[in-house]
Amino acid sequence: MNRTNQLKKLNQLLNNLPKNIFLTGVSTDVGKTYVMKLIIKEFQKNGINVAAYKPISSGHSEFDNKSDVNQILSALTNTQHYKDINTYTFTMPVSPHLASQIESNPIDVSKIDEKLENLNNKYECVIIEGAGGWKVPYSSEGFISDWVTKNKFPVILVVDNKLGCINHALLSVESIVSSGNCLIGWFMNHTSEVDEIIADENIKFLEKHISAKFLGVIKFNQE
Ligand SMILES: Nc1ncnc2c1ncn2[C@@H]1O[C@H](COP(=O)(O)OP(=O)(O)OP(=O)(O)O)[C@@H](O)[C@H]1O
Ligand SMILES: C[C@H](N)[C@H](N)CCCCCC(=O)O
Ligand SMILES: [Mg+2]
Repeated sequence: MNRTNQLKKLNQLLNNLPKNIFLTGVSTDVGKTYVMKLIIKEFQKNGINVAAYKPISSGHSEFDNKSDVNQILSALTNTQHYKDINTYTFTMPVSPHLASQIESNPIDVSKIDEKLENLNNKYECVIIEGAGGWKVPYSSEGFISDWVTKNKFPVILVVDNKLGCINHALLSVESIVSSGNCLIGWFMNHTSEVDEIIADENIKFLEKHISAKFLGVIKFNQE
């Protein structure tokens, strides 16, 4: 892939930095946490007092180094601890609504809001990672996307460059935008080595069909 890293495009945000940025993906395992770490590092390099928030995490315990929260902590230079970054941790690797049910720990959105408010009082910008894709439930009726819409958080979408990504990306964009959310832009991430011709065509096609800004390519194993 001969496209250069365009993470620097994020710098355009710095003049008009949102208080919160919600990072979503076209599905689970598409590299939201991976990309989030790169964004955090870029913001820190630019002197932004940035915090992270992963309100709902499923699939890891607090003591697992591979958990999203511990991964994110490893990129941060601030003084955040696990419990500042996370409100609900479920060990079951399933949808939050189910994990919460199985582990008898119902999700109370006001607790999520409370922690975010603390972060907003202390930091210039909070990058929030969702769980899975855009429309993931945290209870039998509540969706994380509705929480984002209610709070008017600007959104960044991560797409994993693989077969199926065109459909997943366009459906995600349609849903994000049609519920009135501001889509700042999207990244094309590479969770594996892929055929360059196909990968480039996916990017070209999506650039043409997504009106939000293309924020850049994240290569496989990009540091
Ligand atoms: N650009 C990349 N290069 C190498 N590995 C990557 C890249 N992006 C993601 N990965 C790997 O792919 C896996 C899934 O990525 P990640 O955990 O960031 O996904 P996610 O979208 O945050 O998933 P979840 O929905 O569980 O939060 C991880 O093992 C991660 O290290
Ligand atoms: C366990 C996984 N890695 C994520 N934390 C949760 C993904 C939820 C996906 C729900 C769904 O869309 O079916
Ligand atoms: Mg993640």
